[in-house]
Amino acid sequence: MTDAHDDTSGAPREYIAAIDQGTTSSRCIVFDRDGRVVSVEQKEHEQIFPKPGWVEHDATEIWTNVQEVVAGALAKARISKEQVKAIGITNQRETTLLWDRATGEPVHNAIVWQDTRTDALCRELGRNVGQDRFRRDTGLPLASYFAGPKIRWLLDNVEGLRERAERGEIMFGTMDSWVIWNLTGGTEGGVHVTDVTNASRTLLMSLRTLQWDEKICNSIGVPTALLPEIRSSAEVFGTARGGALDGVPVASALGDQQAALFGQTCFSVGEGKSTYGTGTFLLMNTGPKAINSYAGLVTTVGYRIGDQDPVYALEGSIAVTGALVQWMRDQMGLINSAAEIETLALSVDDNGGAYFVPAFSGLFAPYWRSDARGVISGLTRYVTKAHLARAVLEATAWQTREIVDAMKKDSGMELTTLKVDGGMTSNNLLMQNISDFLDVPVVRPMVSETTCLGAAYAAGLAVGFWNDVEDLRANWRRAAEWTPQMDAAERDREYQFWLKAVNRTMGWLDEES
Ligand SMILES: Nc1ncnc2c1ncn2[C@@H]1O[C@H](COP(=O)(O)OP(=O)(O)O)[C@@H](O)[C@H]1O
Ligand SMILES: O=P(O)(O)OC[C@H](O)CO
Repeated sequence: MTDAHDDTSGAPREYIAAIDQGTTSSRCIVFDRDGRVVSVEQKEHEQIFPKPGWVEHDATEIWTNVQEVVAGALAKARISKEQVKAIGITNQRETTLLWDRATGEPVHNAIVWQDTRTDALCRELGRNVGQDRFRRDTGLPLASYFAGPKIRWLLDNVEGLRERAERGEIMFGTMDSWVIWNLTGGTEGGVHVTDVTNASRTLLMSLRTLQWDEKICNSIGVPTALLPEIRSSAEVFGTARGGALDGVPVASALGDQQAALFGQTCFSVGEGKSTYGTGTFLLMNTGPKAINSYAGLVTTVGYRIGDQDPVYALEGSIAVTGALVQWMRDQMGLINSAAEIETLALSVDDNGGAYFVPAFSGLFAPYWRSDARGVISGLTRYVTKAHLARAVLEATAWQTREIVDAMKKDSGMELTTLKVDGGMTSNNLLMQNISDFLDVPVVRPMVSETTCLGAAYAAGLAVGFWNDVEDLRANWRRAAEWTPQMDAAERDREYQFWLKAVNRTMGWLDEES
């Protein structure tokens, strides 16, 4: 079936397949031993908005899409399943699904990470249990972003579900668990597992023991019978049963942002990356030490390879970056394509005095304010849509600056270069803005599909396809670099205006609203 043979021995070449179950789409990418993309297949799924602030996905549609993209990627690569040495999984994090153990049917749509329906529940938990307790033990602020409160909401709102859960009839999973369980046989013996990176986004796992914290589970109201076994990010969980990859070991799982950290080969303390997609997530490797954040970041597990020590990371999560460009296109109709934002912004020299803070679902790091809502500040009649386009791009760059400042406060480490990836990195003006506002060089690698690459790397390490992380480092190659060009006084002046605009978003919603 294949025409892909090793040049020297004539043996069929070997590959790793990675599945990225993301917020807007599922994709499968086949990689070769040099970490090069051999084929890609991708399929979008429906975004379901039942009420303002609510976002859901149909997990059955997602599983169908995953099977299709896997078959499609293999067909495009013109390789057989025997040539695929392992499957790696990466996924949108925090998105929460409960399904019936016996039938495999989801009991409700998955509740997506962006969904804010658990705001009130989080406030109540904060009053009853205390914010500090969650931050100290799980590394996370108590916010609707994370999975634990979403599970509680489902148990409280789907009739009879709590009783079924307590009888052990229900399974919880983030999308890694759902994909792995289905891939490995589903109701016919599928394995119910998650990895430490995904578990570290639930508000239910102790960062110290890397196991479910029973007391915290009780305080949120989540029975532990629901929960998957927590495993490392790189080990063989089981073997695919049926489908295009029947018989291939499933050998990694990482949340997508941790996978990008891995794919960008940020293996040393102080190395970090920022992924610019719907939202933006900047992670910095802090080594075997979990650093508590006092500056509004999240402490999370970066990765764990087999039984090696875990590697922790500090994360700055920004909810709305590329989503603001989508909003300018879809809701405002000011541009026809995402790429057009750059052309429009380049038609003027500056923002004309306008600052746009896209607090559409409150503000995530470093503020964690669910009462904030978006503002455009500094408007005069002078401002045109081109100035707004500038303000839209600058919003992403200033939000990155705030995260980098918080990283410095928490870790005492200075970022010397920022590695970037994700859909927005094709925007040169934005990349220049980021370099200017941070005053550090910004670099983008040749393989921009770092999320899938990270999952492939972890799976490849687990099955001995690659020997160690040094093998992987050798694959990283720079494709583009932007260096700071901005005058320091101007940077400081602009930053003060940005911070003033951020201040104006706060307190828009009160308990009543
Ligand atoms: N040239 C561009 N300039 C600015 N934003 C862009 C550009 N191209 C894509 N985007 C934004 O990037 C996002 C898509 O990036 P991607 O990495 O695929 O996101 P995700 O993985 O979150 O779905 C969209 O929100 C889109 O608006
Ligand atoms: O699927 P993405 O790329 O939008 O990533 C979503 C993040 O994992 C949310 O925490």
